[in-house]
Amino acid sequence: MTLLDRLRNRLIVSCQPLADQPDDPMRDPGVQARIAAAVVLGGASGIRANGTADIAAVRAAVTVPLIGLIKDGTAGCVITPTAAHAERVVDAGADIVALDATARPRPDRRSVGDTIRVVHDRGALVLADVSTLEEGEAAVAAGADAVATTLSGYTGGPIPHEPDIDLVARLADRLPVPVLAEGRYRKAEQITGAFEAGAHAVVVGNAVTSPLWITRSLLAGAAQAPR
Ligand SMILES: CC(=O)N[C@H](C=O)[C@@H](O)[C@H](O)[C@H](O)COP(=O)(O)O
Repeated sequence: MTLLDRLRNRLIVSCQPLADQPDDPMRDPGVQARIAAAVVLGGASGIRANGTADIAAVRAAVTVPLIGLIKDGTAGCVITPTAAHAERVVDAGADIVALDATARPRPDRRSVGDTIRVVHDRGALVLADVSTLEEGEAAVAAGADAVATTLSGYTGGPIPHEPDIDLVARLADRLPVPVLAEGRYRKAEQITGAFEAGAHAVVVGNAVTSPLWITRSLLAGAAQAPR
């Protein structure tokens, strides 16, 4: 069974500290590795992790397929923005490199296709994080092994509350590679909706892994939140 076959109809958990919270106490490779081990016990079939230290720690803790990335910067092309970042992700132990495959310029000026070749030459697969159908089609033409809706809602304008299940459906309808649903999945019915739309796997992040995010969300939604 191939690595991507192992993820078919499965849940992947993105084990990352909150990006907008530099002092998140969960920002620790040992902590992220323990979260990864716990979610695998709970039934997750894959992990997504950010940064070489977290990727290496998670790799040592679990045997499930590992999607790795390096976030660098705060605006524009941030997720594994260059071929050099992609090489570091593979060397840290990831099976699959997630990288920004939007139409935005890459800081090393290398094309997505070039970067994908670098990853393949090092023996890993590529997950193209996109925000539109056109970007997904371009990423597959450039050699991506799978496509994820990760960046839908994050390329400008207000960030929506709901996941983009419509994009999952359109990508799954058009692309010959696995489509991963990712971004703002919080509830079981949204996960079911993504699978019904044709998702190969669904990635859930903060709703599982971040006490900080979960607490904030509960307080924001509570009618009588204590002050
Ligand atoms: C947009 C972006 O940079 N997304 C990142 C991708 O690696 C992560 O911050 C998210 O945790 C991940 O996509 C899961 O997301 P959610 O917490 O929405 O389930």
